[in-house]
Amino acid sequence: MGDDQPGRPPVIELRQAGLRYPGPPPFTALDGCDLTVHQGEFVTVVGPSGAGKSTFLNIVGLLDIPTRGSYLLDGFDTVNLRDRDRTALRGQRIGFVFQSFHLLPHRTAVENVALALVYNGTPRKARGDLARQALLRVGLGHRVEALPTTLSGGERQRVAIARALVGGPSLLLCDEPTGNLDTATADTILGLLEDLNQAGMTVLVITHDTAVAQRGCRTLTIRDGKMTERVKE
Ligand SMILES: Nc1ncnc2c1ncn2[C@@H]1O[C@H](COP(=O)(O)OP(=O)(O)OP(=O)(O)O)[C@@H](O)[C@H]1O
Repeated sequence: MGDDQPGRPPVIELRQAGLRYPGPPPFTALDGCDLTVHQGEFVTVVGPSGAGKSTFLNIVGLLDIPTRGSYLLDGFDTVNLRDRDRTALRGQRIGFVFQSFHLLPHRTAVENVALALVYNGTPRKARGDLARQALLRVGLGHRVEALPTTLSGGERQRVAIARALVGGPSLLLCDEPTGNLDTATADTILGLLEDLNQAGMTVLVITHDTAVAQRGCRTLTIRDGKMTERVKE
């Protein structure tokens, strides 16, 4: 799926990737997944509960290793990496956005974002400025010193998106990014993800919400561990 974009380098390349949990009893949660996502694509992934979406996210996010097949991220073969190299690749190249924000409540917005730079070797002095720039990019330049408890749900998710972006990832991996937001706020967050995508970011959104899924340029469906794609007209 998705090999028709010459010129743009692939970010995600899954070849017959699968994951079988050992059990007991053993269970195949993802089976024979073939997928190429190129730089600058906006891809959504849907599927019913238990279909294998989290399993897929964990593999693409380098949180889990496929038990069969291969996974190249930015051309790097990830399956045979040592744990610490996989962790480093994840930190450098993937920005995660979750449904429930995962912000530290006693740290300001700028501190929450700057924390993402602690483990990737960014010098301490540079972290604050980079974090402010990331907050500016998501429209929160006026709330950099705010504590998460004083921010709305949409603003908290903007902080989380700034935190995901600040390290300059090649992939923004979003797990139900609007699941905790009302419809209007969800719409603005999706608009922000679209703006970032327009500016070149590769975005992958996992959702159970078909309205959210329609915002993607490509929508993949996972059902019973199998991935399919319906090509848009
Ligand atoms: N550690 C595990 N061992 C065995 N089976 C597992 C394990 N983790 C998940 N599964 C099973 O794999 C299947 C896919 O799970 P997964 O969490 O990927 O689904 P999902 O699509 O993310 O569901 P939801 O939308 O409810 O979060 C499910 O049937 C689940 O019960």
